[in-house]
Amino acid sequence: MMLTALGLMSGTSLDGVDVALIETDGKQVKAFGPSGYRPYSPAERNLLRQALSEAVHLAQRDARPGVLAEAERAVTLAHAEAVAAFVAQNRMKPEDIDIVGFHGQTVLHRPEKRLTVQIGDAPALARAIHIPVMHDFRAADVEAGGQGAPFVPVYHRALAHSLEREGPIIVVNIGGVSNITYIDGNDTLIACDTGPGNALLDDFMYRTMNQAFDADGKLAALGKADEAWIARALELPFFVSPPPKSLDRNDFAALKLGDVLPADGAATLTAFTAAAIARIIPLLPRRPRSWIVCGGGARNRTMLQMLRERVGSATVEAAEAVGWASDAIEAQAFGFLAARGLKGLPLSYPGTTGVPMPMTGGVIARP
Ligand SMILES: Nc1ncnc2c1ncn2[C@@H]1O[C@H](COP(=O)(O)OP(=O)(O)OP(=O)(O)O)[C@@H](O)[C@H]1O
Ligand SMILES: CC(=O)N[C@H]1[C@@H]2OC[C@@H](O2)[C@@H](O)[C@@H]1O[C@H](C)C(=O)O
Repeated sequence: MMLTALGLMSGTSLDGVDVALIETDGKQVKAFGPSGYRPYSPAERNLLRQALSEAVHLAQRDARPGVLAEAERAVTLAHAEAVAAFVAQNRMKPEDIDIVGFHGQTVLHRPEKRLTVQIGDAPALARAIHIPVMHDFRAADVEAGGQGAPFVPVYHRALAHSLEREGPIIVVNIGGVSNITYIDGNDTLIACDTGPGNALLDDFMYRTMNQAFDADGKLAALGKADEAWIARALELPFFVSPPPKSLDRNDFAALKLGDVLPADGAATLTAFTAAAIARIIPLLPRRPRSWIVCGGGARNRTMLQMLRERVGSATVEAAEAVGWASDAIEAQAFGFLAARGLKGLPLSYPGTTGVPMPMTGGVIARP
């Protein structure tokens, strides 16, 4: 049965809520619908930054001490507004949508402690938008001993199915954190986080330039990357470990650049992201031939160029170039995952999160 699924994603970049509609049976994507975006205001972003720093002390996934309760209300409200605006703009009615896939906002990810925390009140959202909401996608995986991330690989596989590119194909998402999906034929699906995405660079841009990000990679293009710093950073055990593996947004926050010019700092952090992504190559069964880059980092030309320089003769294309809507992919993925969850299909696999067996997931909240 085909479902109309609306996916909602609030990623680690803390930039806003992505919304995207797809028609799917949970196995294939029959059609892409419209997408939308509801940015967080500067005040909401600050609240989320504060929530992330307070969340490091959490021991239970449903506890909301301190600022976390207020942050959760803000996240829920922003999502309700995002859906209301989307439905109105596209002249839809709530009944036109079968299921909403609501990721929430990750504030802490500690799979080794079987703990991953996404804030966002799904029952309240379902009541506000009058549509069933599937949420808590990562919990069952982490409880079963999986990494709890990444979860988009099943969707990347569905997208790559109709792509005529030489394999192995690797889909890279450069969001706040970067993650890859490695697809070789129908049987091999391997995935993991690779290291920083834009988060370190965004935090640096915010501190030194009072800007949210390095638009198009312009500042980094003017600087010189500190290759020795990058080589040292890549010696951290995370980069040497084979997949599956996953990260918390702030896992690399302790890496300090020292006193550098803004352009050199931006160049170093951009090159670090690219080098960390390419560091996955020797940890894969075969060398990828085709790289497809999605997420906000696909818009950073310097980042794409730095990745090209590190992947040998393989091709590197932005998702848009192969006809995918780069900014909507993660939101589409959570619509797809909601449809799969409804049908009891696996969301994660031993090769994607290290969970002992293929695992379905998601919890439903009805209006
Ligand atoms: N034009 C641009 N030039 C350079 N960088 C950009 C541009 N547009 C977006 N970005 C970067 O992309 C980031 C947002 O990416 P995206 O929306 O994929 O992240 P996310 O979904 O929050 O993260 P994650 O995938 O980790 O959950 C911004 O914070 C910024 O760093
Ligand atoms: C715990 C968590 O929210 N992780 C995010 C984060 O952002 C990118 C990367 O780290 C990825 O592992 C994941 O998001 C995507 C949507 C995923 O699960 O595939």
